[in-house]
Formats: sequence, C-alpha cells, structure tokens
Amino acid sequence: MIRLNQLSMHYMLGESRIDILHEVNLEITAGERVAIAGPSGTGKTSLLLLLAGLERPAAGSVRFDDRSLGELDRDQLADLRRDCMGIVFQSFHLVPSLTALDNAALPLEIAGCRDARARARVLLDKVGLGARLDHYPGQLSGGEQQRVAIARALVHEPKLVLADEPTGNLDDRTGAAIGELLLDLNAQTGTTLILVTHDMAFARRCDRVLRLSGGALTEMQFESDDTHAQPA
Ligand SMILES: Nc1ncnc2c1ncn2[C@@H]1O[C@H](COP(=O)(O)OP(=O)(O)OP(=O)(O)O)[C@@H](O)[C@H]1O
Repeated sequence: MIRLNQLSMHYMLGESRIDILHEVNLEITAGERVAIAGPSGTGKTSLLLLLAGLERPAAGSVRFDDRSLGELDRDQLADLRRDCMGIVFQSFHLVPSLTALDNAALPLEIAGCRDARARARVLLDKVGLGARLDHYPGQLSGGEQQRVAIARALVHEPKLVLADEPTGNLDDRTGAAIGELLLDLNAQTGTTLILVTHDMAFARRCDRVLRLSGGALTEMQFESDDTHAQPA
C-alpha cells in the first residue's frame, strides 16, 4: 500500500540544515499496523506529513496504492487524503466554529453521506464523548479535543490512518481505550495503521515497531517481556 523509495528530507532554517530522513526505503502492506517510535525531534511527525503528502521530500518518492504522491498536484493530494486517509495531528486541527459532533461528522458530510451525524455520534460515544456532542473545541479539554480528532479520523473508515501520538495526552485508561478502538478498527475493516507513539506497550501490539533516529528507520526487535527494547 505504501512504498518509500530512497526518501530523503531536510528542513532549512536560515543557513542551518536539519536532516530528517536519509535515503529511507520502506514497504507497508494493506492492513498492517506500524508504530513509529524514536527520540523527540528526530522527525516522526515530518515522516507522517510526507506520507500524507503534506510535505514534499528533497529526494526519493512516496507511493500510495501505486500512485506517486510527487506526481499529484495539491487538489489531487487533498482528494486522496479526503477519500483514503484519516489523520490525527498533535495539534488536532478541529474547526473552532463547529461542535464536537459536526467536527467528527465532517469527512462524511463532505462525502455527501446522509447518516454522517448518526455515524459520528456512534464514534464519539466510543471515544467516551457521548455527553460532549454539542461542545465547541474551545469548551473541551485537550484530551477531549484529541478524542474528537480521533473520531473524525476514523468516521469514514479510511484505508489508512496516520496518527501522531493518538494516546499522548490521555490518562492511562482513556489512552488504552483509544488504543483498543484503533486496533479494533484495524481488525474489523483492515484499515492500515501508522502510529507515532512513545507508548511501548501500545507499540508492541502493532505488527512492527520502527525507530526513527539519525535519518534512518530501524525495525525494533523485542524479547518476550522486554518493553525497553533496542533497535535491531
Ligand atoms: N517547518 C519546519 N521548519 C524547520 N524545522 C522544522 C520544521 N518542522 C519541524 N522542524 C524541525 O525538524 C525536527 C523534526 O521535527 P518533528 O516534529 O518531525 O520531530 P518528532 O520526532 O515528531 O518530535 P516529537 O517526538 O517531539 O513530536 C525538529 O528538530 C524540528 O525542530
């Protein structure tokens, strides 16, 4: 489903160059659950942005279902994201003027789905926000906003979910419930999951854990009960 070929990326800030990825190759098959871990500031969020076509690489390519993102224009990329992806950013990107229910229903409303609000309500219930449907983002806590963003990312059952620390701001119990929701979605609909997480217990429930460090992605290997694994 996803193929990274010799992918390189850096940011320029004035004269200084921040290297994020150096000639990375990776294949992710449909239905896979992939966790991305690694120290703060190594580029995990940037990698998700590349996968979503929201950043352009310096070299190499990102292919999604045999389409090269580099060959798509802005509108085609936006269509691809709308139709095929559910994205959870660290900053949530909720629409401030819409209620939790309308935010969560947005992808289905845009797709012209008649039962958009009913389906969004079911998901908001599942993330524990059944009593917050009519609240605006400014009236919700950070963790509640995060859960609305997760409901919005999942509501149209996308082929691919890209989530940046989806359990990061949540207490253990709520975080575990959100983790279950993502894994259930994967089990039920075959959604491919690519999740940035520092939560190793959650990461280990994925098929693969990749560590991003020094511009390289390395697959982590675990002993049976070792939650402090080193990259292979
Ligand atoms: N638009 C930008 N311009 C310049 N530098 C940037 C930009 N965005 C990110 N960076 C830098 O690139 C590096 C990687 O950032 P990124 O957010 O991808 O890291 P991360 O691994 O997701 O970090 P964290 O785990 O703390 O969320 C950081 O050093 C950051 O300061």
